[in-house]
Amino acid sequence: MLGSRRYDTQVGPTLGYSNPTPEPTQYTSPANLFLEEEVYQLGSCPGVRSLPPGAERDFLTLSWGPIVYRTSYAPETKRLLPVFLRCLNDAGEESEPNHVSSDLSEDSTDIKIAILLSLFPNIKQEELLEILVSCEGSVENASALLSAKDATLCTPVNAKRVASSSSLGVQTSLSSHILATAEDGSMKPIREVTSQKKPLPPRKGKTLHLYSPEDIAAYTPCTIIHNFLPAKEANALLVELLDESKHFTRDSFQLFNRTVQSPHTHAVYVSTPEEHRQQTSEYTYGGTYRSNVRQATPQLRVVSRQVQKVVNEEINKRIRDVYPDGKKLQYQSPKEWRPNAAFVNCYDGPNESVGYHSDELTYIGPHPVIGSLSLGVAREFRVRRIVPREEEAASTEPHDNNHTTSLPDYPQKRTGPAERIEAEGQISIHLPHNSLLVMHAEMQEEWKHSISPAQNISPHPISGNRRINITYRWYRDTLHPRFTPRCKCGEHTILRCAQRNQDTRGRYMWMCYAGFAPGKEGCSFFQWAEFDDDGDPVWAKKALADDAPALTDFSASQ
Ligand SMILES: O=C(O)CCC(=O)C(=O)O
Ligand SMILES: [Fe+2]
Repeated sequence: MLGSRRYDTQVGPTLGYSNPTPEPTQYTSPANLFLEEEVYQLGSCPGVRSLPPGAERDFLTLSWGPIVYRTSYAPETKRLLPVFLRCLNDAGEESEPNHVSSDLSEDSTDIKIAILLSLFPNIKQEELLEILVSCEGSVENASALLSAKDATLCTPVNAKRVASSSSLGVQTSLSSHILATAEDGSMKPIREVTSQKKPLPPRKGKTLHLYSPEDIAAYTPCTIIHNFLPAKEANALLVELLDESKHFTRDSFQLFNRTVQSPHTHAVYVSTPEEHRQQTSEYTYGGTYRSNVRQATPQLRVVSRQVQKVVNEEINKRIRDVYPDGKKLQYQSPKEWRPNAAFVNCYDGPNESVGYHSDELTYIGPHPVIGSLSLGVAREFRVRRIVPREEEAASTEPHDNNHTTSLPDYPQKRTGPAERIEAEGQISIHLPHNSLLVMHAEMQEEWKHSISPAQNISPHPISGNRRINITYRWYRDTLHPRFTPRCKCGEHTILRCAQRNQDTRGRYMWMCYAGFAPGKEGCSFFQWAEFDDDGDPVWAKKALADDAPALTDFSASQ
């Protein structure tokens, strides 16, 4: 990928180190793994050279056109180096060398932030972003503002405050010190001004790479929490699940006359033996009962409590800050989110993946929230918004594995995924070890997500080439399979949301799905699904009142 790119050092972006050697070097100790990724990438990027083993990475040069920044190799810069490299890669992909712009205002935000971070390593990334936005994206102006002698934030008192607060892990907001012009012409703190500005959407046909929690929350229906668990706990969970992954299996599904296997392995985890029984004999997925259901491990249970707490906090923030009038979405549950099932996926090596899909709503209901924890090798989580179109072949859409619903990638459609990415653009969210991604309530109905095959990966010290992903889900009592409609063949139906047809978009339907399970024929059963405002099927509340609760959440079962 990087290796095929040519950069013109006169006009394009370059990056280099002191004391370079042409040969990439293999590092083996865990402490150096991050370097290994960089060395690997640097080594395959023409014009950019890597360091010999043991050499001091004490300064770094970032250059773009006539601007050259030489800076100390701060941890923040180091963290952003892959971002910078990726941006170089994208820049190379998008422009002929002579068309590479030397105008910084046209560069990606990530490059600009990487440059600002290299210049101001003590200032937090989100602060830099705010300042950058207030300067209309001009790195020069942002940099001038930040370093101006008379700027309030750079007085010795404030500089000291920044340094000491960041060493404590609590950053004093610089943006409260800087004024910017608001839309009404008045001067207001930057934070207030920038929070009114809408981010730019991904460009057509391009992949927008996002790394910072602020960008991810602004551009997608997801929030991310990096370093979610204490490091030891994350590692213990990873070790436990790697051991479990010996029992993982691939799902099979039927695509026309072919039986296809999912390109990764997985298992489902539940709390109690009774739930195990139900999951293997009552709940169906893609027309079959699951065989790979397992009892939640001790670490999975402990972590589920932490996930539950943080996911609920993130849901409340999202409602307060993003949703219209500060109210939950229609059909979103107003109750506390309590995970009672965990799907654990293992991606062994760079080629394992999951295609674009929305998660099946059958048991988690409309507008569900999902907490997704990533462990081991970092991979790219790609998302794209579903754009409505005139023709919808809703009743004939296939499945890509037994717990997810692949909606768009269907041969009968006029456009395939590549054309849609071309038309709509996609966003790539970088998911490092120990990051929790919350997929919010609008995600499954309005967006699709995937784990794309990787060109290269950086081995993780514990898992090698493997990535483990846990999606914690809340199966709703009112959607227990004993309540949901059966189709004409007597099979359980699945719940889908119409996504592309302008007229029916957002409406829910129960459909037969047996045709997508190997060896089964489906029927044409179809019924619109009706929910109350809280996302419970209109008929289920009464049924549930006469019945025992269905599933136990992880925290209650300990
Ligand atoms: O591995 C991931 O991060 C996503 C997995 C996923 O989409 C799923 O399990 O439905
Ligand atoms: Fe999914």
